[in-house]
Amino acid sequence: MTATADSTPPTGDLRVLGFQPLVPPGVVRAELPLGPARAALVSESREAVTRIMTGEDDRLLVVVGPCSIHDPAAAVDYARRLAAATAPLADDLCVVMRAYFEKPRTTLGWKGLINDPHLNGTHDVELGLRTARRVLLDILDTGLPVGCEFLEPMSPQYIADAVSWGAIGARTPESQVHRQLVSGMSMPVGFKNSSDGDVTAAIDGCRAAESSHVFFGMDEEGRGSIVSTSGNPDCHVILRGGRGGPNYGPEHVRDALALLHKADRPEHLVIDASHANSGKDHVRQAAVTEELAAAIGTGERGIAGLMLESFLVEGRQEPGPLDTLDYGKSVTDACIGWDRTEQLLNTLAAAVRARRAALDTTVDPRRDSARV
Ligand SMILES: O=C[C@H](O)[C@H](O)COP(=O)(O)O
Ligand SMILES: C=C(OP(=O)(O)O)C(=O)O
Repeated sequence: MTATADSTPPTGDLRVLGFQPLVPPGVVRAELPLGPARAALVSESREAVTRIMTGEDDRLLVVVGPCSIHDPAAAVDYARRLAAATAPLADDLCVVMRAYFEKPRTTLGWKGLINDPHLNGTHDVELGLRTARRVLLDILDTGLPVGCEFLEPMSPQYIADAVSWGAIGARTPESQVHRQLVSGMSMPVGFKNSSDGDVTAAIDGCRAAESSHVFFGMDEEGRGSIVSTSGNPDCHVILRGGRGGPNYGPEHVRDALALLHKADRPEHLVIDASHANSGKDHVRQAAVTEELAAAIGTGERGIAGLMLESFLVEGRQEPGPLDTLDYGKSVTDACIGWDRTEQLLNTLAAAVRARRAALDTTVDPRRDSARV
């Protein structure tokens, strides 16, 4: 509680239990430098994602990996397998490993590795920030770019230079704080439709983030700052279903593309095969991925990217201290296991090849008029 110099009763911070100074972002970045080779990978992959989302590159963006990272060793083990399995598919797929360190919760639950790296309520946030950054560097060393959800407005200062693709989750596309944050982000960012299924919230998010903003933030020395941004032109929409059900079907894609057209935005979007598109059922998620592969294979150009939740072992388990957990299994949403993931990645690569063949022989006036 804030003390007052005179007899004024305290009225501020009545429910704040404590403040702990946070290590400045510049210190953590200097301890764990990105370095030129990783920086080149980050820059090239950001450009590749941007080209895919504007339709200049006809590959499919695939953001694939665990729902959340809780065990650095298992995450890097997964990354090595993913890098080896997808290197031969690079002409068809642009693979970004999903490495989520911050979890937005519907009500309560473990908030991710940055917030509580020991998964036991001790909230060693500085360890969490350093561990997350270390994991990002280790994944980049496998040759894979990385995608994260950005949730806390200050955390990107510690890790975002190592991130090639960002997401704003379904609970925050309407949040001014997150739209402002994205306006200063250096990578392409997807806004999810809101948890009630509203796609307009995501399109509005993209439009707001494209603009310049002035807002509260922190500089690299950890000082509270007024941040000015130039705006992020590389924003897109992610369909993840909503409370009314899934929104990955042909009619949903058509409607979302029409909204993008109306908003004068590129008619390309990402579809999350998990969350409300699969009812968080990993078996269903694989079936959704196959349905989407079929749509892509018949020539659907609007689907530019897919998100999959996948880990070494299928399913999920309740979070807890690392030594009590099964290795390589999600502690948040259920994930597709490794073998099935590998099959699905091959299916998606084949779908991209089939789309190229289909588009060579068919004319889609709607798409042709939309493309430059
Ligand atoms: O992706 C993970 C979850 O879907 C998200 O964090 C919400 O989870 P919850 O509904 O279990 O809180
Ligand atoms: C929380 C997530 O998804 P959504 O925002 O779609 O619920 C997620 O991808 O981890």
